[in-house]
Amino acid sequence: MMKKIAVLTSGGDAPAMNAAIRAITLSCNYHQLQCVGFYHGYNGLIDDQYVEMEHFDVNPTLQQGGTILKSARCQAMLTSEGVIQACNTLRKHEIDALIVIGGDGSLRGLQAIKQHWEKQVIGLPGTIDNDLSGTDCTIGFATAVTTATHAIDKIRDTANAFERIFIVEVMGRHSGHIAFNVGIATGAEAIISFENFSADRALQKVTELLKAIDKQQHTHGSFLIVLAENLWPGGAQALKESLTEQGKVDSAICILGHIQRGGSPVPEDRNLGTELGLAAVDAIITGQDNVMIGREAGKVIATPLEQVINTAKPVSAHWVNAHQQQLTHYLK
Ligand SMILES: Nc1ncnc2c1ncn2[C@@H]1O[C@H](COP(=O)(O)OP(=O)(O)OP(=O)(O)O)[C@@H](O)[C@H]1O
Ligand SMILES: O=P(O)(O)OC[C@H]1O[C@](O)(CO)[C@@H](O)[C@@H]1O
Repeated sequence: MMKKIAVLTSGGDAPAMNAAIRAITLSCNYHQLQCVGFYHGYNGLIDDQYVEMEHFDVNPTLQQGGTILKSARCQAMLTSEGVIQACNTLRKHEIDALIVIGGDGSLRGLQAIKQHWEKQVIGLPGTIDNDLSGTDCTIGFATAVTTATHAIDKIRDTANAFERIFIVEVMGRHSGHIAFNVGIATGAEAIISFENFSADRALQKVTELLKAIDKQQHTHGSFLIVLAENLWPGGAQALKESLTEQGKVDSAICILGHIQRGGSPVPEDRNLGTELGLAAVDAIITGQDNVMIGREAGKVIATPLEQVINTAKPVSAHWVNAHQQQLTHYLK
């Protein structure tokens, strides 16, 4: 009998989730597998919100941000009743394999399903945060970095014109991949992220910043601080106030927020989403189970979900140093 594959997107939406959905749909069609989608992350499994993917014209979705299956966070999945309900829906529709595209939380959800459901589960890394091991880049990360870089380039123009100090807060939840990649790409004078900051050193950091700002203002005008979200005690506003109180230095704040999640995916993300979507269907056909499909050093690889979830992917020390060196050279 024809295999029936289900797909859903969960957690923060990420540009090119659609590319992965499209590849999965087209590959199922090619291999004569039935493909269905569940809406709104795990809520769709719990509430049985279901669609036959053949009803979608997936082709035009390649260049669209967001996700045609919608995404959400789902509290009910954190209870065993919720997980069992989700599994009952999979049984009701006689699903043979489930593909979940999302971040680490979503993959934890998939693992929870695996404990109560005997069929195949495959994860795909879909999050702007790039905080998943088992892949060099997650689907959506390159677009978020591009979007934030373009936004900060614009901030730089006005900052230069007014010789202003800007604090720009970027997303990343609890990881600094966006902060470092965007900060280095825009030549930010300071990057403050999880990898080079701890709350008990906040005062010291303010002193360092004031010294650097002082030097910088003798050369040319602007000074950009890229700040990772969820990091500075009291957030960007508290940092701004400390700079004023301790150095009489005025600064402007820009929180880039959700614009980093939207927009048309860059080609790199479209191609990653497509490659991993195709590989997910191949993995099902070849009998793989309980793995996440990612790409490392140009090769598609499968890593056990357990390992992905329990292995951190910090920003490399080399990359953190690159910023430090750039700064030291600049401020000499
Ligand atoms: N331990 C868990 N057990 C079962 N389900 C979980 C678990 N953790 C998370 N989930 C499910 O996955 C959903 C998404 O998780 P989360 O909000 O952490 O986002 P994510 O997938 O990590 O993506 P992103 O970080 O990009 O937003 C949760 O709302 C919940 O439904
Ligand atoms: O859109 P929400 O639910 O506020 O979530 C925001 C979080 O989601 C992400 O955009 C993706 O994980 C994080 O960078 C951010 O911390």
